[in-house]
Order: sequence, then C-alpha cells, then structure tokens
Amino acid sequence: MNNQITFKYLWTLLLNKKKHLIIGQIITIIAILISIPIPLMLPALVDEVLLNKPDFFVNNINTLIGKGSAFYYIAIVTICVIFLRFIHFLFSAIITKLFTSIAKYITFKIREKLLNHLKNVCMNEYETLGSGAIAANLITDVNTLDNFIITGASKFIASILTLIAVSFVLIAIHPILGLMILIIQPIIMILSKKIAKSVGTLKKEENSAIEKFQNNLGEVLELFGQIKASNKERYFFTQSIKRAKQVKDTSNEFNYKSIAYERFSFTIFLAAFEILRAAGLLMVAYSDLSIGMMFAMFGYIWFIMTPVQDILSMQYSYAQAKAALERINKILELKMETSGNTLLSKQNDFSIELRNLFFSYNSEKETLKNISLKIQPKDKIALIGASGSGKTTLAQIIASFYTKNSGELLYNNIKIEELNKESIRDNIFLVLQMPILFNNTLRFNITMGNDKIDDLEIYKALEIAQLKENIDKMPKGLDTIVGKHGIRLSGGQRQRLSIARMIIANPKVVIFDESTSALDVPTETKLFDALKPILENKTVITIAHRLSTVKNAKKIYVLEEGELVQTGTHEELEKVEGHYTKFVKNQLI
Ligand SMILES: Nc1ncnc2c1ncn2[C@@H]1O[C@H](COP(=O)(O)OP(=O)(O)OP(=O)(O)O)[C@@H](O)[C@H]1O
Repeated sequence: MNNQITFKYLWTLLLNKKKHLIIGQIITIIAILISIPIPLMLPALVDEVLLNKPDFFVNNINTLIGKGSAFYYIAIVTICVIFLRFIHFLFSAIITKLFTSIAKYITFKIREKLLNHLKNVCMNEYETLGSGAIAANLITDVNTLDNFIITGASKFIASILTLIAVSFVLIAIHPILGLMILIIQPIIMILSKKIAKSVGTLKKEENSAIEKFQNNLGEVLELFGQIKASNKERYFFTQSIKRAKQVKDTSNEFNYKSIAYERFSFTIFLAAFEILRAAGLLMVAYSDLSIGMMFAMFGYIWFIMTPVQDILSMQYSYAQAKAALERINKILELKMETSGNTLLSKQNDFSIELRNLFFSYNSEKETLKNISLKIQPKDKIALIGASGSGKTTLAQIIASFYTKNSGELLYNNIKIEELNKESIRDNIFLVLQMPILFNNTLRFNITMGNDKIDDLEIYKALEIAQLKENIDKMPKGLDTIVGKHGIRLSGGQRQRLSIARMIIANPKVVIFDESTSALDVPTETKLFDALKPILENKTVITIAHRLSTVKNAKKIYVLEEGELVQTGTHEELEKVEGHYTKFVKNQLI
C-alpha cells in the first residue's frame, strides 16, 4: 500500500532536511579529524621527550615556539589535547543539535500523517485496534523510530568514518598489531552483544511477570469491596501471591545472571586487552614499534569501543524500527471513511430511510439484520427492544458513526455514499445514556470549544436542560472543570449537560438513547416539558425502556435480536399479542 510508512519514506523525509544533513555530515567529519590524533599525542611524548628521540611534536614546537624542558613540551601538548577535546565537544554538541532536529522533524511528520489518517478513519475500523494500541503506536513506536533515525543518520556514518580513520592510523603505526586490534576488538564486542541479548530475554520475562502482577493487583485492590462481599478473598489473593512469586523467580534469575554476564563480558574484554598488551610488548621487543606508539595503540583500543558498539547496536535498532513500522502501519491500514460531496442543508428538513440494512461489528455475528424503515421530517418515533437487541447500534448507524455492511441508508432520498458525512453529523445529534465528557470546563463541554457561543445562550440551554440551578451552586460556575470523563458530575448531571449541548448544537434530528435514564421522574417530566417547543420542529427518535416515554410516539419500532419485529402506534401494537404487549406487561409488573 503506497500510504504506508517504509524506510524509503523515512529516507524521503530525511532528504527534506538535506541542508541540515549535509552540514551535519561535514561537521561530523571535522569532529572525527579532530578526535583521531588525541590518543596519539601524549604517548608520542614517551618516545620524543622521555626516551629523547625528538620527532614530529618536539621538532614542531621547537620551530614554532622555541626549545624548552620536558615539562615545557608535556605542558604544551597537554594543553593542546585538552583544547582539542573541548573543540570536539563543541562540534559534537552542534552535531547532536542538528541530527536531533532532523529526527524530531521526521517523527513529527509521522505523527502528523498518522493523526491526519486517524481523524478520517471509520468507527468500525478504529475499534478493531482500540485506543490503547493506537496511543502506544503513536508514542512508543514513533519514539523507537526517533531513536533509529538519530542512530542511523548521525552515529552510524560517524562510527564507520571513525573506524576507517583509526584503521589507517593503526596500520600506519604498526600493521600487525593494528590488524590484531581491528579484528579482535569487534569480535569481543559481538560476543558481549550476544551475552547482553540473553540478559535482555531475562529482562523481558521479568517485565512481563511484573506487568501481570501489577494488572492483577490493580484489579484486586480496585474491586476489594466486591471481592469481600462475595467471599472470594482466598481465590483472588492466591492468584496475586502466585503472580508475586513469578516476579520473585524472574527477578532473581535476571538480577544474578545479568550481573554475572556483565562481569563475564567485561572479563573477556580485559583478557583480550591483556593479550593485545602482551602482543604490543612483544612487538616492541621484536619489531620496530616504539614504546610511545605502543601506548598510543592501547589508547585506540578504548577509542574504538564506542563506534564499534554504535555499529553493532544499529542492527538491533534497525530490527526494532522495522517492528515499530509494522505496528504503525496498522493504523494506516485502517480504512478511511468515505464522504460524498452533496451537503445535507441545515435549513431544510429531511427524511431518513433504511432499506434492507445489515450491520455487524465483527464477522462473528450480525447485529442488525434486514432493517427497513422510513422516518419523515419532524416525526416523533420510539425504538424499543430487549437489552442487546441493537437499539444503540441502529441509532449510531442513523447518526452515521458506523458504516453499514449492506443495504441502503438515505437522507432526504439521497444515498449516504453521496453525502458529506460532516453535514450529516451536523444535522443529527445523538444524546447518549453515558455521555463522555472532556476533562475541561463545563463551558467547553457544552459548546464543544466553540467560543462564539456566549454565556447567555449557554445559561438558556442549561435552564431548559434543568441544570442551571446545579451550576449556579458551583463556586466556579461554567468554569468548573468536570474531571476525567466528567467524573466530578453525577450521571444525571452528565445526561443533562449532553442535552444542553444538543440545544446549543440545534440539529434537525435528535436521537435520545436512554438519555434521561439517570433522572428522577419529576425532573424528567420538567425537562421534556421545557424541551417541547425546541423538539417540535425536529425529528425525534427516542430509545427508552419506560413505557411513559415511548407511549406517545407517532410510531414505535420494536427490535428483537437485530431485527425489526413490530411497528405501529401504541394503540395499534397493544391490540396484537406480541413483543410490544410483553414489553407493556413487563412495565406493569
Ligand atoms: N462496539 C461494539 N463492538 C462489538 N460489539 C458491540 C459493540 N457495541 C455493541 N455491541 C454488541 O452489539 C449488540 C447490540 O448492542 P446495542 O448496544 O446496540 O444494544 P442495545 O439494544 O442498545 O442494548 P441496551 O438496551 O443494553 O443499551 C450486543 O450484542 C453488543 O454486545
């Protein structure tokens, strides 16, 4: 799929920052050139000053500054080394700044692409992944890519260049010892990497055990009262103890083995270092390698550790990035909602018609089967049925949240496929039983962030929704923060807030999905009395379990296991023995 994020796509984004990239690479080369001679400079003085064999450094100091004592030469070279180290640091900081900005640009572009796709994804598709997985993709997986880009764009090339430059220096000083270092050192590091990998597996096992323990503990503590009430302490706490034991076992395994492996790997490195040191001494004894250059070569053994490590970790970082890309692309694979060009005007009333409509959330079960109905403008209809019969689903299909599987859905005799989805949702308001609120002010939740709506209008809506009194009592009034999901409001307050939101939105069609179930009967009656003039000119679809709420509807539809089984007025339906009469009898009981 060409919409996917591939390594090629990352490369294209990288090339958008070509200027930064080129400057970064040039500064990297300069920084490498500055750092390469550092391990060589002071050891060279062993030969030139201590063993009295003046060469490059002493000769140049003599010509440029003048002759002096051993202290004088050592001091000058030390100052130069320290100076070079600071300059190298300065360049490294610039490089980090440049490459970080490139990586952040790319990760921002990826997040932007994902969010732009997500905003147009179908609800049915969205639910296949769920908010948790999507959030993890957008945060953790994109961070993994960020890490890969920084490693790849800056460290990888720099490490290869450093290794090439050091190889030249080592082979120029002493080819045999140089080659030995260049071969043995990476082998040791590969070995340590392998050891680290097995420690990584143990760490994963420990993390998984901790996660299971944490989830179990969280649930047990949250449901402590429930567990006590059902006398199930022994069962639940035995489970928690079992999980705690798994944490003990895996942590124990990881802790001692990780320390042992770490020390083992360092010991192997030191052993190799000793072998190279011995080889160095032998080269001094049996070849033309000077003592000073031998020390310099030891310095380079430490020097190449970082670039070798960076190159080796590139493989790991690449594998991680590949896995992260696969997960990220799952978001981009979610099908987008299609939207037509025809607008459903807010000025004109419209009918809603369903013809042989089928819908399912998943392949296991059909939730709505062969639904056909027509709702005329300003109709007042009711939808009843047992719990799980598909009422909310039907309401959400009408409000165009979900996409039907087959059949037809028409607004004003225009097929949904031809209509602009935004214009449908602008005209249809679904008042839910459990409205989800933003953790923001009451004002924000009522206006949905539309600051053109003034407080006067909000208060009017609140008065109709029977919520004004409650809000007047709150010290911060409309500026009260409602908490996550509206936790600081009661269920009934949340429902009335959603009704106030509907009044402000002023749609053509209102669907009440058990939207007043948390209200007491007097408040509900007052609310619907106040709403009467507002609803008069609107199409109203009411989903309710109370007979009193549905009785006066112009038409009542009865749903049973996703099928429309009865249609008619209260009086008509009452006459035939069937689902509706059962519903009425249940109410009377
Ligand atoms: N998001 C979803 N994903 C998968 N299945 C769902 C989803 N929402 C509802 N269902 C299933 O679809 C069926 C119909 O659910 P729906 O909520 O439409 O019923 P309902 O008649 O409104 O029930 P209630 O009166 O209890 O609100 C149920 O079997 C339910 O489990």
